[in-house]
Amino acid sequence: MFSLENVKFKDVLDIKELKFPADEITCIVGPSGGGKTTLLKLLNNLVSVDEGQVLYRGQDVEKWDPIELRQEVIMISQQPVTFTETVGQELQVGFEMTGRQVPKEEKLKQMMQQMQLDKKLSTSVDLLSGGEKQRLALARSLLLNREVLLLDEPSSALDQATEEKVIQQLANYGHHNDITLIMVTHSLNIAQNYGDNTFEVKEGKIV
Ligand SMILES: Nc1ncnc2c1ncn2[C@@H]1O[C@H](COP(=O)(O)OP(=O)(O)OP(=O)(O)O)[C@@H](O)[C@H]1O
Repeated sequence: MFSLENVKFKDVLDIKELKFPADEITCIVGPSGGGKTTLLKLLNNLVSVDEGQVLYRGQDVEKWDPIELRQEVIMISQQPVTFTETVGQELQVGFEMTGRQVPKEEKLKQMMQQMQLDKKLSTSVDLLSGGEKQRLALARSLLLNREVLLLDEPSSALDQATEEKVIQQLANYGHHNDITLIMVTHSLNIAQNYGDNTFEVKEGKIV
């Protein structure tokens, strides 16, 4: 799905060769400051390489139309932003922006349940905790059924039991819907249990 060739980015990343297979879960682990987030940003061209190439489906990400690229590849940051006032609006906003038909309320509620988010559609997003906002962002992205999700520590604000349930549901959903999931995680357990592939980024290199 993605491949990196001789990539250099400032003194942050130096990667000779790396491939992310389609429709699989790839976990990225490694110490703080090693370059994990920067690597995700390179994949959807939020930052550009100084040298080398990042290819998505065989074409340099810099040559993709940015809108088309982001229609296929979504990144969820560690502290996801919200765009609207209520949980329900938040789950619908991506459909409205792209002119797609909004799913029925039942589907929205089912996805919230899968992501362990026990809130009403009318709940104000300002009242959500950091962990609840993470789960809302996951639900919002999964509903949109994109090809690729880039997840930067999607469960960093969750307790261990909730984290396990959320990642399990996420992995099931990804596998059933042929979504390529690329996930930075602090948890070696999660990487071992759910990653089809795992690699470590340390001091800007794949080790
Ligand atoms: N645009 C940039 N220019 C220069 N340095 C940068 C840039 N972006 C990030 N860095 C630096 O690159 C290093 C790696 O940052 P990055 O956020 O990728 O690490 P990380 O592995 O995701 O860390 P954490 O686990 O703490 O989130 C940091 O030292 C950061 O300050």
